Amino acid sequence: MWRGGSNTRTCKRRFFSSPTRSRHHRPPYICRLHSRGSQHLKAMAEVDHLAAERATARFDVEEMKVAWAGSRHAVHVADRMARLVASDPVFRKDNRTMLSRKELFKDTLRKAAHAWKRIVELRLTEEEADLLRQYVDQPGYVDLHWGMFVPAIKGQGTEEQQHKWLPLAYKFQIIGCYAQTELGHGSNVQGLETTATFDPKTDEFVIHSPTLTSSKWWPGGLGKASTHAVVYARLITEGKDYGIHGFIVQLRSLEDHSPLPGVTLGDIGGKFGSGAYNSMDNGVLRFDHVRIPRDQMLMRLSQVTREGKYVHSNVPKQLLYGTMVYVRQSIVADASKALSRAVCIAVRYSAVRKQFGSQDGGPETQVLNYKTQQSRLFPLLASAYAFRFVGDWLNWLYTDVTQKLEAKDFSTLQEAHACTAGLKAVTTSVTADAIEECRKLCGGHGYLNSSGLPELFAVYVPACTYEGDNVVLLLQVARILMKTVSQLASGKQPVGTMAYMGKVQYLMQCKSAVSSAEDWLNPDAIQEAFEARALRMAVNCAQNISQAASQEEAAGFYERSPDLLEAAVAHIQLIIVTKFIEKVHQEIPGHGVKEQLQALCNVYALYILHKHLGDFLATGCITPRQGALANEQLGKLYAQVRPNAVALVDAFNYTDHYLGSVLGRYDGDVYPALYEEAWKDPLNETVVPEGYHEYLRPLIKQQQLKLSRL
Ligand SMILES: CC/C=C\C/C=C\C/C=C\C/C=C\C=C\C(=O)SCCNC(=O)CCNC(=O)[C@H](O)C(C)(C)COP(=O)(O)OP(=O)(O)OC[C@H]1O[C@@H](n2cnc3c(N)ncnc32)[C@H](O)[C@@H]1OP(=O)(O)O
Ligand SMILES: Cc1cc2nc3c(=O)[nH]c(=O)nc-3n(C[C@H](O)[C@H](O)[C@H](O)COP(=O)(O)OP(=O)(O)OC[C@H]3O[C@@H](n4cnc5c(N)ncnc54)[C@H](O)[C@@H]3O)c2cc1C
Repeated sequence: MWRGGSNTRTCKRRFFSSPTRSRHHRPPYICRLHSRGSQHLKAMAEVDHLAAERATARFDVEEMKVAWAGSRHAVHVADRMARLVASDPVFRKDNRTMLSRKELFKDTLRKAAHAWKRIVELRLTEEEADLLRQYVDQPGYVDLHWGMFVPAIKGQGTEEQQHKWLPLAYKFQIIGCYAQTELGHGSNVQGLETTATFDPKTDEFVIHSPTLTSSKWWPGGLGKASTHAVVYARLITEGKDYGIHGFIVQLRSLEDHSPLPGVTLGDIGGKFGSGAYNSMDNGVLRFDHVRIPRDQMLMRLSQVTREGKYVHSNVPKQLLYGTMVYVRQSIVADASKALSRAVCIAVRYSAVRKQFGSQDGGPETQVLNYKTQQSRLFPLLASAYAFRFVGDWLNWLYTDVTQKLEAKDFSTLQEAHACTAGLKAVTTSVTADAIEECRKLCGGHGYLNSSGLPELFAVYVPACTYEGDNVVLLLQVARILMKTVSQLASGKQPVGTMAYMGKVQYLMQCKSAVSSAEDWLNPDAIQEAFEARALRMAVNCAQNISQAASQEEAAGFYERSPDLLEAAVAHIQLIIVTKFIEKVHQEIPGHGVKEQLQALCNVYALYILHKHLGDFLATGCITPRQGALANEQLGKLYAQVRPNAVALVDAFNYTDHYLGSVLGRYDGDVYPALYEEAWKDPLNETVVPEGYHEYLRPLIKQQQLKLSRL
């Protein structure tokens, strides 16, 4: 009804003849159309365009919300915080892509201050405050303050240091960031160049940036907001370099925010996408012999005495990387949030959008009914659930390992490193690609900022790089896999997520018993195929490395690193599948909830099998016929998911504010919203554009003159 040709033609005529006007003085036809839009919006506000979709769901959506959130309490708190944010005009975000960088940054400061005010006024708990910040949904210095600065002090500071610094950070009397990466080195932490040289005469460290490449570069919150940083630098005492250690360094005055003497700092410049991560002040920092007291070295893991003697506690030195491990596990949980947002938008819009299918003027086909749309979208829906559950498990593992470390049991450190690094890498890569796929699934409208997808992509995609480049992290997993394979011969039993490798005799020669499409619904069949594939890929790599006898092991690893990456991915996909299967085995209340999760688990596993069929066939784990049967079963599962798809994304329980997408609206009333949104663009503030008189009119007149001379 909004595609009426005659109105559009009228619009065009009057546009060309109208002088420049402000939006408040729109020509009558625009006002007419616009107010019709508003009336329409009002009239339709109570119409649920997706009601028919919701009616076909075969499960209890409220109970699925509980399964997704983890508990009834979690649903309730999240709901309250989401609504609190959505109803507060300060947290408005629909205009963000139209703000200049300066306006956007100021808006971020305003939102962060307002969020803090509400947290204090309402006496919110830590859980509530975290959720409130999540729903504000604008990257800013507070993410690094709470997400890295505070955890670094907690993890690497002594009791005394925590006692001194944490209360200041908790009350925002200081604002902190995490300054590790440098212009010349990010992935290679041991290659950092900043120095912290102990001066026994004054009992101070001298922090210095000896080269341009030693400039700190990237830390979020550093550019404009932070007063302090945990700075990673090479500790030098008694003339010896003891490698990288953390130091608390004040950067700016607490009176007027000016940089302290010897400190040069600023923002590193605009980043990918409009709005997006540009709300964050990623910064550059240089030190010119800046002095800090000795007790500002984070001394939980190692100390420097008053005399300058270096003392390392009897703990693994990798504990220095603890903050990164903590953040990597939280990034996995975040991947499911970002992915579920994109999928929610694409599923709802695909149910609203209709194309083709009618030869006689009857209703067209919902694009969600196209099998190709389903085969692109439903695996992403399943992945969102898979990442959610593996994220919960990883959080449990992290907590468990932390408790063991407290008790000086370091046996699970390697497991924590492999799982956090590998899961961070796989879930962020998949999520970034999936957001882009969701944009394409929404056709042309997905490319509009108002779809929410371009900004979501731009904000999310650096997750493949920060907290460890994904390739670098997967190579860490591969190294641990190779170590585990090499220990198998000596009879050492692998543990945790590597335990399956202990079944090496069986897994190296087993043949899948699948003989029908339905056989692929058996979790044991899936588990065995995934275990055999992962183990055989790892063993093949290990054999190839050792067969290159003329080479050092490190050189063999380097040569084989592309294959090693694939072996690491196979191992991590096995973990995700295993944790999903385990989740579905648990008691899950609610009508139909378990059945839906079972279907999604099978979709996830069989989709991965189909996508990586080459691996499964090349390692001889399954036959081509069994691969074809898996694909046949996948098609049947998509048909099972189809009537539940909208309800499955409703279970994420996202408000329209948090989704930030006209295409993903809960009520599905997409077209009036798209239409309305277009008029808000600053380019529509005047009907005749700025620049018309300088550039367009002379051009047109010149051409007219030329034509008239012919
Ligand atoms: C903001 C937070 C809030 C919420 C999160 C949500 C969203 C995030 C939002 C925004 C992002 C904002 C901030 C981003 C911040 C950053 O990016 S901070 C900088 C992050 N930098 C990196 O991740 C660097 C990556 N590099 C490394 O980690 C290391 O250099 C390395 C690649 C692991 C190599 O280490 P190393 O040089 O020491 O050498 P190796 O020989 O490879 O390893 C030696 C042994 O140590 C073991 N190891 C390595 N790492 C760990 C670890 N983390 N834990 C335990 N063990 C580890 C490794 O396995 C070797 O063991 P061995 O073989 O037995 O000897
Ligand atoms: C948005 C954003 C926020 C950030 N926030 C912070 C922060 O708050 N604090 C902070 O300290 N840092 C921060 N960083 C920095 C971030 O941690 C690093 O950029 C990241 O660790 C990657 O390091 P790099 O930039 O040195 O990449 P490089 O290592 O230079 O990567 C370049 C390429 O080389 C490849 N490569 C590198 N090493 C190897 C290898 N051994 N084998 C094979 N391939 C390799 C990589 O795969 C990649 O393709 C942030 C970065 C971004 C983008």
